[in-house]
Formats: sequence, C-alpha cells, structure tokens
Amino acid sequence: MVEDEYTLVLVKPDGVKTRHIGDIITRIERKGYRIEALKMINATEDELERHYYDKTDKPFWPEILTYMMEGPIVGMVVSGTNVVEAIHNMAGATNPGQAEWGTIRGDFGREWPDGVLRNVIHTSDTVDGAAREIKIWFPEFKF
Ligand SMILES: Nc1ncnc2c1ncn2[C@@H]1O[C@@H]2COP(=O)(O)O[C@H]2[C@H]1O
Repeated sequence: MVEDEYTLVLVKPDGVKTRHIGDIITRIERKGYRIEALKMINATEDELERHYYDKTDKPFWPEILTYMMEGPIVGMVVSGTNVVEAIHNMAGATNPGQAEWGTIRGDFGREWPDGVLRNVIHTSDTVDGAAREIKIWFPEFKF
C-alpha cells in the first residue's frame, strides 16, 4: 500500500485579502485530500527566514519579507497519496500571470506591477521540504 504524504500550504496575504481561503480549502477537499491542521498566522521575520532559507540572499528578499508580513496568512497541513506533487501542481506556475487557468494561481491571481511576488499560495515542492516547513509553522504537529 502507498503511504500517505504530508504537505504544507500557506495562503499568502493576498489570498487572504481577496477572500480565497474558502475556495482553496474547497479545492483541496474536493480532490479528496485531508486537512490535518489549520490556523491563521501573523508570520514573524524569524519564521520567514527559516521557511525561505534559500531566498534570504536574493535581491528581492526584503520585498518577500514585507509582503509576507503585510497581513495574516493561513497555514495548513494536508495529507494524502502523492499529495506533495498534486497540491504543488494544483497551485500552478510561480508567476500567476503565466499560471494555467484551472490552477489556484491561474484562477485567483494575476501579474501585478511588483512582479512574481504576489502569488496567492505557497505549497511545498518535495516530501523532505514539506517535513522541514511543517516543523516551522506547526512545531506541535505529529506526523
Ligand atoms: N523574481 C522574484 N521577485 C520577487 N519575488 C519573487 C521572485 N521570484 C520568486 N519570488 C517570490 O518568492 C517566493 C518563493 O517561493 P514561493 O513559491 O512561495 O513564491 C515565490 C514568490 O512569492
């Protein structure tokens, strides 16, 4: 039998402000995945530095920090078979202006003057990455 996987979803500040929390949860559940944990979070600089550890030396790091702290985000742990790849695909391309219709970023996002930054949702891209990220946002979570 194939084991369930766990992934981390963050509805980013633009996704919360444009009131797409419910749409995103519905898409995840409609596909048959399980929400294992869910909370609203005011992200701290420390959490964001750990989450985006490979982005802190990028020129656009200050913009990511400001954006991710401009309002609350929603964190979720989602489980299911092959859920990491499935939810990552459901999110669509990083740039919402290039994301396919039918994906979360393609349907709820668009390109803004400040570029690729505002893209509605974060999803883990590997099983190991998901475990690392879940520990940052849900340190109490039991796998
Ligand atoms: N060139 C860029 N300029 C600004 N922000 C970016 C750029 N590339 C990626 N990002 C942001 O950095 C984030 C890293 O991973 P995410 O998939 O969460 O979504 C990405 C975007 O929000």
